[in-house]
Amino acid sequence: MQSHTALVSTDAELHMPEYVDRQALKVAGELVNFIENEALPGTGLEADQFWSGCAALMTDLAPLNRELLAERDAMQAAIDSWHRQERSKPHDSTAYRQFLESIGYLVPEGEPFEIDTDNVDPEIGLIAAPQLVVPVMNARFALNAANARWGSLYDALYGSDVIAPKAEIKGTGYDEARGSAVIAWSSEFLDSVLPFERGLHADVTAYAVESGDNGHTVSAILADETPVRLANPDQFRGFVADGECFRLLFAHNGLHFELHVDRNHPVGRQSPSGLADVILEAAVTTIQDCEDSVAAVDAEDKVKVYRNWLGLMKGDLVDSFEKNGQQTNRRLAEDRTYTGSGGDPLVLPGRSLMLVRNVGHLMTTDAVLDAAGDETPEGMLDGLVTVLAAMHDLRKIEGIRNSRSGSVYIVKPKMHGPKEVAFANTLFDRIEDVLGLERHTIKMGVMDEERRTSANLRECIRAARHRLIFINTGFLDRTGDEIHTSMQAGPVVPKGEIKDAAWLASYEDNNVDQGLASGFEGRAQIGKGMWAKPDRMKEMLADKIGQARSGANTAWVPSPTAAVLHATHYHQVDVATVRADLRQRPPIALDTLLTPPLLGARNLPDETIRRELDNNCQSILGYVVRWIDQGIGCSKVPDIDDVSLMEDRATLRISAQHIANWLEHGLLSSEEIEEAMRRMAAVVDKQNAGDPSYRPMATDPVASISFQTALELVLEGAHQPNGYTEPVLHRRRREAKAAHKQ
Ligand SMILES: CC(=O)SCCNC(=O)CCNC(=O)[C@H](O)C(C)(C)COP(=O)(O)OP(=O)(O)OC[C@H]1O[C@@H](n2cnc3c(N)ncnc32)[C@H](O)[C@@H]1OP(=O)(O)O
Ligand SMILES: O=CC(=O)O
Ligand SMILES: [Mg+2]
Repeated sequence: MQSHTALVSTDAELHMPEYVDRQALKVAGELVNFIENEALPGTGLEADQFWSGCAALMTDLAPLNRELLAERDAMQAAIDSWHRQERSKPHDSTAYRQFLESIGYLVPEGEPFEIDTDNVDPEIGLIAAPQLVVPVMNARFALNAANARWGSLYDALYGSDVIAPKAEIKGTGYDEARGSAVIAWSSEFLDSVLPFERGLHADVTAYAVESGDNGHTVSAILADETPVRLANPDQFRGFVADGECFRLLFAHNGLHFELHVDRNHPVGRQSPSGLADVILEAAVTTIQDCEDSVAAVDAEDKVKVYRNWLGLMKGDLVDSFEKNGQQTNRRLAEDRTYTGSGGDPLVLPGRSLMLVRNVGHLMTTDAVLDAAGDETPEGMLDGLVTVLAAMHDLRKIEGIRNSRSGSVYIVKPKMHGPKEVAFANTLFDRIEDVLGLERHTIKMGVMDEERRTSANLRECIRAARHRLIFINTGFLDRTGDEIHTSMQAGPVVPKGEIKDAAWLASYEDNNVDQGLASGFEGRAQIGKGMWAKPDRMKEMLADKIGQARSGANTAWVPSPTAAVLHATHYHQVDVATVRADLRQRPPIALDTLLTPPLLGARNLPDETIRRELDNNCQSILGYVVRWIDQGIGCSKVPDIDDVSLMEDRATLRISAQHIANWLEHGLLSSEEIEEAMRRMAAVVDKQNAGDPSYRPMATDPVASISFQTALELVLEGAHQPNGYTEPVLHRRRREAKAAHKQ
């Protein structure tokens, strides 16, 4: 068997940036250029002021960052040895809890409190709606996401599998039968969110705006030629008239939507009422992601990430590309203006409110070296630069603005427990000081995605209570951490069963309960996780409504289409009403949250083990090969049943940890793993055969950096810090960049 470490480059072979001295720091030239020529001008800050603040920040806080990481390792080592000792005995939840308390993994809960975050935009505090996530490194997608605040319900239904599989679309033009089904679906939806006093939207032959002394009202004519009014006339908020075409604006459950009436439009022409489209307010918030959906491993990459975010914050980001044979320039959408129903002009935001996800506390970057020549914490640099970029937005009073409440929204991922949240809070204080911003301008969204955070969620919330704007169950990372934390406790159940295990339900419920108990109403989001099957929209419509019913006022979607469809759930469910009932339920049992999803005495058939291995290998290779060779951080990868799944670094963590766990407990051998990887490499090569920039793995796996990365992630998985994939991915991507440049 070939060693999986066959390819290791030394740093000397890798690309090293040209450094420039700035205060006590050495900063990569491309970052200096970006900061001094693009980001700083217009903020009122001088370069010296910025770099000396940056240097002080690194000197004061980097050691604390390192201490926190050392604490993670020490706790994991203690947990590993506890499990090794206890493995042969039945699980004793009381003894386990006491042990976790004794090592400081579980901390005591303090007095009741509520968050007091101020200056929160209504998109976060008041509106229950989908949250779109997008890799900010991809300008085309990032702009699309920012503009996904409004989306066509007709397009989302027609272009997805909700009505019928996409393969069934007839011909290359407009499939009328499918179109009719879309219209029927939408009419029923309108009947539920915009009812008339009598009659149905399907029976409308004309919509009309009537103007009077007190403003405007809307009415409709039914097929029997009788006029009808809305059951609730207040739902009508405004309109735009342009000759024969007009757009009518309504609101329901805090969300707006428009009816587009246009008898000249190919769809409107076929409809008795002339209704050509229904436009929903959809991705009300968007996370522009610098973390798990991007592959940014050096100064060059970091600058790409920061530049796109800066463009979004300045409002001038443009991307030009060819689509369907046509050159397109994509830029941020303007706000939407209407004549309000009361007669005054009405302006609604044209774009999603943007948050930016920084990286966590783990990685360091060579974009900035400290006085000793050591790399600095990447999360600290992300904080400083992304907030600097957002200052352009804070200074605006008109035009394309993001936060109208004067806040910058940072999502902080992968934090373990209250001390790490407190550290992020201190970092944000210090960034505010460096940049001259008022205290708590920077808001914090905490990903509830590591076990130590879930188990101490109330204290994590307390640690950021003056700036907290969300807690979101990142169940994908959380699953990876669940496997890694209990790596030595025994083999875990097959991947598909982990989500049905007891810990997950109590984790999800606890997130809602703690948010409600901490006074999130009006100030912060209680968020739920990603829909990871981007092409399975019918299934999403049936399933994801559960997240709104669970009391969450937002949940993640992978695409603008998914945002539009998920928005219908917040019309169907009034989250505020749901929450009133939830407040009565008893708290979750911490012991359940802490129960790992182990196989126990159960034996799995060989076929189950083989299939599970093949499936994991296929997902890992399918994702890793694009990450390593092409720098793509989020991909759609088919699983073994040919279902396309969204894969990012969090799903990679799960698959890698899953195999590592079975290897650790003898369900698999390293030979079997390598053999499966080789077979699956051929499958993945075939899946990518149409991509001219693809580098096949199967012909020479030893020479394929991607293949070796996949193997390393798995074979060394049990020893990676908290099971994270970043250290291996970053090292190997840098190696591939250097190799492919030659
Ligand atoms: C555990 C976690 O951390 S989850 C968070 C990380 N995950 C994410 O951020 C998911 C982001 N989603 C994506 O990157 C993509 O949707 C993928 C990779 C899943 C699928 O991408 P593709 O295969 O290219 O999608 P597909 O071909 O179906 O659609 C592409 C179109 O949809 C748009 N699109 C797809 N996803 C997004 C998105 N998240 N935001 C904005 N636009 C998007 C693209 O702009 C493109 O439209 P365009 O041609 O007009 O520009
Ligand atoms: O970041 C999200 C997750 O599920 O992990
Ligand atoms: Mg995550």
